[in-house]
Amino acid sequence: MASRVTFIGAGNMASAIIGGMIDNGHPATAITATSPSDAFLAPLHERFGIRTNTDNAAAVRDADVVVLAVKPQVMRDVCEGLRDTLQRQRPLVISVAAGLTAESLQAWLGGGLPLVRCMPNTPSLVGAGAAGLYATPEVSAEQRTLASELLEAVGIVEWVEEENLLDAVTAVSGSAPAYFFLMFEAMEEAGVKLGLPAETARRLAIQTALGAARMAQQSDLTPDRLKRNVMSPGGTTERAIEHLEQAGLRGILADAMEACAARAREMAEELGQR
Ligand SMILES: NC(=O)C1=CN([C@@H]2O[C@H](COP(=O)(O)OP(=O)(O)OC[C@H]3O[C@@H](n4cnc5c(N)ncnc54)[C@H](OP(=O)(O)O)[C@@H]3O)[C@@H](O)[C@H]2O)C=CC1
Ligand SMILES: O=C(O)[C@@H]1CCC=N1
Repeated sequence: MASRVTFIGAGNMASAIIGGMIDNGHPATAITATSPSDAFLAPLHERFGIRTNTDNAAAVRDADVVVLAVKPQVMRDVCEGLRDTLQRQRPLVISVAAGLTAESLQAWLGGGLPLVRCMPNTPSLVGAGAAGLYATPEVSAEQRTLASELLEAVGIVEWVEEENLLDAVTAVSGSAPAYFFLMFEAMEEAGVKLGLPAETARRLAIQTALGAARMAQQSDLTPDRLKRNVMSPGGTTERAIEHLEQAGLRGILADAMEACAARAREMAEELGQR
């Protein structure tokens, strides 16, 4: 029988994982999502056929897995509201919140629960997610497998054995879809400046990113080698790459990713156990 999975919070990230799970064959009736507003849940029920509930504690009562998918700022209240039911029920708890440490989450949940911290990303919606996972010592081998299976339904999974590495995962994949969307915007704008219709520039840029990602995934060659294969000596690509390197693209990315990971650490301090 499929695991019964309850999502606390039904926003961008929960919808992305739910959509991917359903596409992958997880029965909609084994998935529940909660939110404070019925008006918000009704379209989700219509779109996916899942069960919905505005009462968090009631929604976790029969769950094998509870996914905490609310904003970090409301996580403490949400956890404290679930504490008694989860302590009785003891399902596998998966938090997708950026920053919040297992120590804080356990403190708010009453301690000792099997807890996986997960940093997923929104491409989960199209089955192309990338998630980093970390398990607390309370998590059994079966529960690790369960967490892997759940997230593998919507993309790839990488386990990290040190919790603080999830901040690096946030920089490399959790937040990273936004970096690529920014690239698409910028490439479309530049394409328009070069005379293309916006729609044409957008379609070409997005398809090129998809093609490059597929090639990099399927090829034995390194990204550097694949890059060099596009760069004919004295040709057009060489000129573009020289420009990107001289303008400091690598440094800009490194700085942005460091800022991202630092913000995750800062959020853990700001919102953590008090
Ligand atoms: N978006 C992303 O790309 C990623 C997000 N994350 C993490 O996922 C989590 C959710 O982010 P995201 O989905 O973007 O945020 P959203 O704001 O889209 O979703 C949060 C949802 O939680 C609901 N909510 C608020 N309070 C409660 C409550 N007390 N009980 C139940 N539900 C509640 C909100 O409802 P309402 O709007 O009515 O308040 C909303 O539907 C965050 O912790 C974030 O760090 C992780 C990786 C990637
Ligand atoms: O921006 C955020 O805080 C969340 C976490 C990773 C992606 N979105």
